[in-house]
Amino acid sequence: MELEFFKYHGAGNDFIILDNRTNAFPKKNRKEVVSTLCKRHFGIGSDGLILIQEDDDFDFYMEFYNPDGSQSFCGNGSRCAVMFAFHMGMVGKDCTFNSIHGRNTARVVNENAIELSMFDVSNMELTEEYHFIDTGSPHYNLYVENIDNVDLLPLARSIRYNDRFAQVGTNVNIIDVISDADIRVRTYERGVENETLACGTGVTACAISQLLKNKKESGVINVLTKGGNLSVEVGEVKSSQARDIKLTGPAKFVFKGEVNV
Ligand SMILES: N[C@@H](CCC[C@H](N)C(=O)O)C(=O)O
Repeated sequence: MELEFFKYHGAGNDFIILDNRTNAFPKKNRKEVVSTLCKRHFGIGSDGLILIQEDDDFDFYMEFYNPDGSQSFCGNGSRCAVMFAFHMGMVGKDCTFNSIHGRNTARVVNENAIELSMFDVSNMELTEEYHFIDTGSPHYNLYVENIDNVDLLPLARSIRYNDRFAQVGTNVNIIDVISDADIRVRTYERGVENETLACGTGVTACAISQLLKNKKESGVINVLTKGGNLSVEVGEVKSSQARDIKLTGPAKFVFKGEVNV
C-alpha cells in the first residue's frame, strides 16, 4: 500500500509525519514498519515517526514513535506536528493536541517557529553529580567543559545501559555553560540509541537544570544545539517542581513523498 508522508525537522531533529486520520497506517507489525521507515540507509530516514490521529477532545492526537518502534513524548516532534497541522489547514495559529503524556497547547509564532507549552515537572532527582528530570520523556543531565571534545556515545551508553536504566532507558544530555542564560547542549536519545542534533524535551530539562544551578525562580534560557537554537521559558522553578514552561524554536517542512508499507 502506498502512503503519503511528509518530512519535517525541528533544529535538525527530523521526523516522518503521516496524516493517519483515516487509520491507513498498518497496525500489524507496526514496530517493524516504523523501524524500517526510520532507517537512514534503507528507509526514508529520521529520528522518529509521527502519526497524526483524530482526537475527540483536541485538535488532533500526536502519536510518536522512536526509530526502534517504542513510543514516547517528543518536544521537537510535537512542534513539527503542529506546523504540519497548520500547513494542512487542520488548525489555526493556536491549537491543542493530545499525546501519550497528556494535553498540550501550541502557537504558530511565524512561518518558521512554533511555541509549545510543556508539561509541568515534578519528582526531579537533583544531585551534585547529575539531574534526572522527566519533561515528558526522561533526561539525565550532566555538566561538562569543552562540550565538543566529549566522547558522548560511550559516556551516554554507560548510563543508558546501566542497571538502573537498561530496561526502560533514558536520554542523556551534556551541558556546557556559555553564560547564566546561554548554554550548549548535546543529547543522546534512547530509542534512536545515538546522538541527535537536538532534543526538545532534552533542552527543556537542561534549561531547568541551569535555572536551578543558578538558584533562579524563573527565566529564559537560550540553548544552542548542533542543529539550531531553541529557547526555553520557565515561569516558576524550585527543587520540587517547574511550571509554566514554553519551548520555542524552528519547525520546518523538508519534503514529501509516497512510500510503500
Ligand atoms: N527528540 C525528542 C524526544 C524523543 C523521545 C525520546 N527519544 C525518548 O524515547 O525518551 C524531543 O524532541 O523531545
